[in-house]
Amino acid sequence: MKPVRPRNLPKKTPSKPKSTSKDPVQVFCRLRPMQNDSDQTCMTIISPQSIQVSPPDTSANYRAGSAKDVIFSFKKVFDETVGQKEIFETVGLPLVKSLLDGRNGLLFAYGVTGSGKTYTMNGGPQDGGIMPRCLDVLFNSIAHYQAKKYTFKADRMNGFEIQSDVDALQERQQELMRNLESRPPKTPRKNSDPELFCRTPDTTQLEIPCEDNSFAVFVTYVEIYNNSVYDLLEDVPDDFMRQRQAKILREDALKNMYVHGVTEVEVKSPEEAFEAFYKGQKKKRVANTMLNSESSRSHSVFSIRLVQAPLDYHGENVVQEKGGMLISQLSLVDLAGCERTSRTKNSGQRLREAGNINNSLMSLRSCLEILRENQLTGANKMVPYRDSKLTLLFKSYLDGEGEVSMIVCANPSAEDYDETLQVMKFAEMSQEVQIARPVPVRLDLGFTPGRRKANQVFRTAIRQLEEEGINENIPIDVDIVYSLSSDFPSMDILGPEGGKVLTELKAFLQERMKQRTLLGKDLLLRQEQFRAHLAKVEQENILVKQESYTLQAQVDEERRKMHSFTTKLGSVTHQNSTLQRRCEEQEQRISILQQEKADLEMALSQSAIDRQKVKTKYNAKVQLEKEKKCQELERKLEKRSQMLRNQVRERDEMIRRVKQAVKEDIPPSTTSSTSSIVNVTSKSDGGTTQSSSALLKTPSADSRRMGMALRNPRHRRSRSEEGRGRWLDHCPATPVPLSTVFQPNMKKRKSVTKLTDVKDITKGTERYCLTTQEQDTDGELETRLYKGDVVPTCSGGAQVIFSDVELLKQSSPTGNAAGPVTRKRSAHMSGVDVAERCLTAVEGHGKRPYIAPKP
Ligand SMILES: Nc1ncnc2c1ncn2[C@@H]1O[C@H](COP(=O)(O)OP(=O)(O)OP(=O)(O)O)[C@@H](O)[C@H]1O
Repeated sequence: MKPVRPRNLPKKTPSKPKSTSKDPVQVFCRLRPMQNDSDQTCMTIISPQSIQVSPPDTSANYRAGSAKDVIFSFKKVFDETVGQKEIFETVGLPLVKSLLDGRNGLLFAYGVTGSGKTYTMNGGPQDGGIMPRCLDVLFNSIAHYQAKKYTFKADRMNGFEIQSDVDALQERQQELMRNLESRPPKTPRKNSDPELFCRTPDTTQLEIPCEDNSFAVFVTYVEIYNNSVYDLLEDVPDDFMRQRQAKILREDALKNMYVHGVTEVEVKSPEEAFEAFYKGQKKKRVANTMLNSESSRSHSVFSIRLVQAPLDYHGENVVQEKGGMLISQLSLVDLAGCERTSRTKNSGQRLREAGNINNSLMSLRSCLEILRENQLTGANKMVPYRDSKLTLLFKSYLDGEGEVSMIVCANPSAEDYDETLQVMKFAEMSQEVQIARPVPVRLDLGFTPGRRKANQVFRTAIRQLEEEGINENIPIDVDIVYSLSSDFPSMDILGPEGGKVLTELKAFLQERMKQRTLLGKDLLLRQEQFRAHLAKVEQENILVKQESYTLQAQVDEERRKMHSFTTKLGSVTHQNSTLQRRCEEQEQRISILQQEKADLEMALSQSAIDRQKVKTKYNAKVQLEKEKKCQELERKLEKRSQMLRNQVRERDEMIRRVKQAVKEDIPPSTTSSTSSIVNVTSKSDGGTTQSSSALLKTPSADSRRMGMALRNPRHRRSRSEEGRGRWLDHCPATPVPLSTVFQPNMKKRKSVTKLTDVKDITKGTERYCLTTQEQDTDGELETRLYKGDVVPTCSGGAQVIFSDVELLKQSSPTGNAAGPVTRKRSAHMSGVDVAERCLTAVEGHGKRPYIAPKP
């Protein structure tokens, strides 16, 4: 029986079904290690999804006074210790899976110059970046399912044609010939890169979605330099490199943008793909700048296109129908780094390049911003894709459908802060742009699944039979067997036994009719079952859809909550770390203060010891000095007393001689006349003592002549001439007449002998004079005038502040002591008597004032 042919394939390329679901642009952030350990950092990872950027004091923001910490959230943040493999598994692997599933993907590395974009995309030989790992995983996965080379051929309009086996074989042979002619066998190719031979491949393998498809991989490599697109795989002799023709961008039938006329190389292994990549890499424009020794001066786009087409019903050859093809593309973009010319100090061509780089990046930013605005607000603003070649090339991803990811590379150094902040803002904003999720078109050609394996098993069996010497033409039939019965019997009626043929035919037909009825019933039954199943599935589908909507809403809600929690967590973690930092600072201060306190205490005890030492030393010195001074004073005292004794002796001698002379010269009647030695001492407030003495010889004749002068007020001593204020003259009851100039001048006065009434002193009295007369040690008369001001007291009394004392000493020229009267009077004129006399006047109440005893 002949196998059932599949139904006819569509002739035209099917129009893609429009996707309704959308996914946001996936943004990842990677920090590169700092160049020097001493460099100041401006970034802190605060959670696996968020990073905090803090302004250093050198930044423009800080100078403008608008500096503040900013937290950015991304799908994932990788710190500087994360290796290339982990980055690939998170960022690149999902894109390779999508590629195998027939979905387009775009990954671009974005960041400031020198932040590690090229490193992340390409990596080094031992530690490959995203691009080589994508190729490794892709080829690991399709290893057993690759179509023969040249089965698919680029049609230069972003599509592919399927060549017949013969054509493909011819091309392969031509290539072989070319290779044989152009180079001796077993030598490395001209463009081979030595790094290729020592690289460590990624061994990850993904499950492919359809084993009955055949795959072919094509790569292109272009750069966008100064807003022109150049093909890096184009065969141009080195001498003509400068005259390379810029390529134009076009839109294909499916509205995908492509580089018209770009060289698309079919590769059968990762190594072949790297050959092509390194060939292009050598042509890529890089330059040495202040910030990166190998700075990309262009945006480079390395695209991997995967073409898959179903195998025919034998599971052997690719179906020769264009409509069965599924083409998916992964574009890996290493953007040139944004840079500030003030930092790179570029000039001339480098400056022009930098300007173009920044312009194209600005266009990318504007496109994403407008897309986002359109999506959020429902506005219909025109997205300026045509402003730059970069955005025009990505138009099919951004405007159409695909899986778009971005890896933001950042150098945490504080020097990059201003640029990094802008990059981070843009990257965070990009996450809000939604891209339609692609729906791959898989045509159901009606072939039996698993035919590739069946074919392989069949071929193996044939080979084994051949090896065993059995050489039979065994047809392969892997279609569904659903026939009425075996083949018709022979219906040739060759003779009279034709009846037998008819009987056989009849039996066959009856059998066939029976089978048909059975099959009809079976069909009906199956139809019923299928309908019931369909209805059930439909119901389930509706339920599942409803559940899915509910779950989706819940997921959205949870996501929103999670986002707000993450943000809160970020800020709380930040606050926590700030507080911890403050705590540490305070603890440090405390320990410093404690240290200072201990130092001060030590210094204090040391100074106390020193002081004690000095004190002991000076005490000893003072003691010594004191003893010296005492001895000296004793010596002086001794000398002085000796001198005074001599003076007293001389005076006594003089008095004795005066007495003797008086006895000899003056008759006894005249001896009663007095000769007074008046010694007046006046003590002022300041305590200084002024004294004057005079020896007044008063012979009776002279005395008579000059006696009046003694009482003449004009000759009073000036110290006693104090006429101001009203005086209270407190004199003894029976004073010894003085008859000398020692007469105080008290114009307004009230004389009392005893103070009995307080009013005497409190009423109108301003000054007070106390007169005392007593005998001195030699028995001579001594008169004292104590003078002072009367000051009222708060209790209504008065106090006397003594300010002056006048002393009159009188001595008898005859050497006789004062008479018995004087002596007697003097006996009760002691200091105590004076105090008692003054008691009432001084305070006006019974409290005794303190009067120092007389020395
Ligand atoms: N994660 C990393 N680990 C180790 N080295 C890194 C890392 N990232 C970057 N580098 C090193 O930093 C230097 C600059 O990196 P790279 O050339 O990738 O920067 P770039 O962003 O591509 O710069 P430009 O935009 O100027 O091209 C390179 O020497 C690279 O090896």
